[in-house]
Amino acid sequence: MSCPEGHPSPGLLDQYSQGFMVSQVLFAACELGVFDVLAEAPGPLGSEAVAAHLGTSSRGTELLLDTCVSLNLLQVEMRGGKVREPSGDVLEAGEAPATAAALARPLYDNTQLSSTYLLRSSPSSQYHMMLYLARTTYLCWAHLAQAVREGKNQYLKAFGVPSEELFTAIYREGKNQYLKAFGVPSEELFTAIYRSEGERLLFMRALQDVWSVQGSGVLAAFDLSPFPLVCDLGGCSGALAKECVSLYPGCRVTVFDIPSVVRAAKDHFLSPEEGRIGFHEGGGVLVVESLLDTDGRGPLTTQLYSLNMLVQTEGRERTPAQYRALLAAAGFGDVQCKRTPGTYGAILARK
Ligand SMILES: C[S@@+](CC[C@H](N)C(=O)[O-])C[C@H]1O[C@@H](n2cnc3c(N)ncnc32)[C@H](O)[C@@H]1O
Repeated sequence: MSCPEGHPSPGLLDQYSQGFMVSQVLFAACELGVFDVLAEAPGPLGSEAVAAHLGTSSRGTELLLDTCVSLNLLQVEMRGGKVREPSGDVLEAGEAPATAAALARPLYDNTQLSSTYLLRSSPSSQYHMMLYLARTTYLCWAHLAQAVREGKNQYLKAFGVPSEELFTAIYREGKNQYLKAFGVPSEELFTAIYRSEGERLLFMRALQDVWSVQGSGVLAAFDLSPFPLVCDLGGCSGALAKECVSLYPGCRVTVFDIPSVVRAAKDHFLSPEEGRIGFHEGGGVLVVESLLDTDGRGPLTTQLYSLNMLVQTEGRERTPAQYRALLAAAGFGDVQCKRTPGTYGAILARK
């Protein structure tokens, strides 16, 4: 693009505005299985052979493969055995460019980058993260301007009518105002993220991919060997837990997460032989406190405790309604309060 004299080049804007195309090339190549097909073949493949393996169009496949070459996701070997690394030349010795192009029969293969990170079978694979970004994150980003306007996530807009489960959550007592706002309330975020078993597993696999590459760096940042028992709150598939026990042989890890995630983690992510990682399912909290009367005017003991909290801490005693409000703000939709004959009451809150 030419620009008037004295104006900055708009090249950077082209790069920014077309950045989504690069992401989509990467996502499409992963999703179609380009890198896996090439890895499983005995040698580099022509685009027709790749298209035949994938069941894709010849023209689309050729364009995709060539773009992957420019992105360093693939390398191409021309007939005669010369390898063109992404930005290099591809000429036979002594040949004029036109002749070389006419003779060229490109054979494609993975680069070190794609072999390391994009094959499903690689120990450092980021394949599931690519799928997650392609299928979920990308669709939410299509509504970024609206998210900024509303200050809300865009799950409903990105994925249309919410699932039965999501409706149940939104309609639950005291939550109707969120439906009016037409967004998934932040405290129901994980209901939206885990809106189907497939989505739950994809999310878990995506995070597993991240920690398989970055986990040891984080866990080695501090020497955790003095801690024989580590609890990973919201520990998901146990990906960080695995890195932790492999780095610190004397350490055990308990992963705390919601029951459906713990079930999926046990079924799909950890071998039963891994004795040093345990799971704890949760999503509920029992608050034991001295409860004020509904109007806050008694009992006297509780008022005195409240004053004691004032002079000794920064806390206070509360009425059941005040606890409900606190717990609702922390995402607990189901809150039950019971007074007991003694000084203390019990509040059971579940997500
Ligand atoms: C953003 S994910 C991070 C997972 C993991 N720590 C990682 O980095 O890979 C947040 C985790 O918190 C869990 N979580 C959300 N709400 C929870 C709740 N109420 N009780 C327990 N875990 C919860 C989710 O299931 C999820 O595994």
